[in-house]
Amino acid sequence: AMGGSCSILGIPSPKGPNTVGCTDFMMDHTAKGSFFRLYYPCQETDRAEKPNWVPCREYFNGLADFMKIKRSLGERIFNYLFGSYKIPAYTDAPFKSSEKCPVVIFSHGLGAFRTLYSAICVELASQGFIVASVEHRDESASATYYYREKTESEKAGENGPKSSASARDDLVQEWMYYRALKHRESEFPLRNNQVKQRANECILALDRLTAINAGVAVQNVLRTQFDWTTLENSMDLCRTAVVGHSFGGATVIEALCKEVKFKCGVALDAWMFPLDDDIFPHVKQPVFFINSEKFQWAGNISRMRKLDSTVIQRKMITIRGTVHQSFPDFTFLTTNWIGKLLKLKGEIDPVIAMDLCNKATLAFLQRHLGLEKSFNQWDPLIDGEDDNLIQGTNVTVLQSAM
Ligand SMILES: CCN(CC)CCN(C[C@]12C[C@](c3ccc(C(F)(F)F)cc3)(C1)C2)C(=O)Cn1c(SCc2ccc(F)cc2)nc(=O)c2c1C=CC2
Repeated sequence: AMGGSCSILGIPSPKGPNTVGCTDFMMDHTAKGSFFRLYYPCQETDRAEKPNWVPCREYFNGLADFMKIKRSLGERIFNYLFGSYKIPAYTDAPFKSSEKCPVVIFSHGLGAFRTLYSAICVELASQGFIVASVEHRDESASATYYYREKTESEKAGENGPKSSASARDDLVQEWMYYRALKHRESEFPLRNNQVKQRANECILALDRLTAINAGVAVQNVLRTQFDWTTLENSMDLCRTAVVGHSFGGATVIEALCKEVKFKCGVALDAWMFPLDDDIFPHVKQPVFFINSEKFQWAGNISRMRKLDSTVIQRKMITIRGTVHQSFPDFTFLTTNWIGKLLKLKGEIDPVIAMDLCNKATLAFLQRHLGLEKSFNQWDPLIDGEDDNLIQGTNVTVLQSAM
């Protein structure tokens, strides 16, 4: 639409043939457990609700912490700006797929959380994937929650903290907020430990899905109306990939290195800083780097180049006119001038940018998961063959930095 002033704000509806359901899973209840939002192909439904984009106000508090603004102010601003948006999927809708679904584990960026990349996750689910968007407990998320058992006195005392209605009544909800780097704290050790924990959490989520697929009785700590037994034998766990944005892109590389069940990875505007140099030779799977035009710099690109290989497919494209925030959902949720001011939008129409990113991702996943779909129609995008794409990078990487 011209000027975008008449474009309706909101997360774009998925383009694939499947209606998308979405539900939450946590097991076990501790901070060491697995917590993810599941997006999946579902039965046509008109009864189910669409979930709020931001599940509860503690996430706005965490976002305020991340943005270094006062919580009282941040919560009001974010609630005003984003409080009414819905995810284009149906809460707890019954799972339905005529064939086994390939699986994607998604890892969010620094200061984000499990629901902020729904344009990507919902699109993949509408194309037949089961997507688990993990919520990391490494203190890199704006906010996340888990539970602890009630103490005897809490059980006894009526005035103890009421356990939230969303979980077992012997549990009390605990919130973990974004941990900013302390003054004079060296960043690498923190980020390196976090990226290892993040990779383990992606692997744990895959393990949980493996158990669910095998029909092992799993206790979801969260009280949802979703019947997890309907997912028995629904997943093709030989066709599993890991996808992530920024810090989540580094998590993709770390997870591929640790878990060969991940057959390939797609790193969206990866931030390579947290990774050890010595892991690059140990990554044996294909990797696809999809970069924004504005975020990347020579040092970051040269670390991606360390993964270049003649025998294993490593691809890189850059989407013209995009910024770092062109990948999370924010890019759809502000008018042009706020979006450009806050660097949430680039020059390119966010819908076009996301469409290119999703199609290139689907083509790469078909190629390396051996899918029998028609995503290969978008193979040219993998090699940057589009007016809005650059093959490789726009960043000048000095030969010496290679
Ligand atoms: C000042 C804070 N300072 C913290 C270190 C830098 C903050 N920052 C730039 C920001 C995120 C920005 C943002 C968000 C959200 C609104 C809103 F208004 F729309 F809510 C506005 C403005 C502020 C653009 C980044 O960290 C960029 N970034 C990100 S942003 C991922 C994210 C986070 C929160 C979201 F809601 C959505 C997406 N993920 C990464 O993995 C990495 C980096 C950098 C290196 C590794």
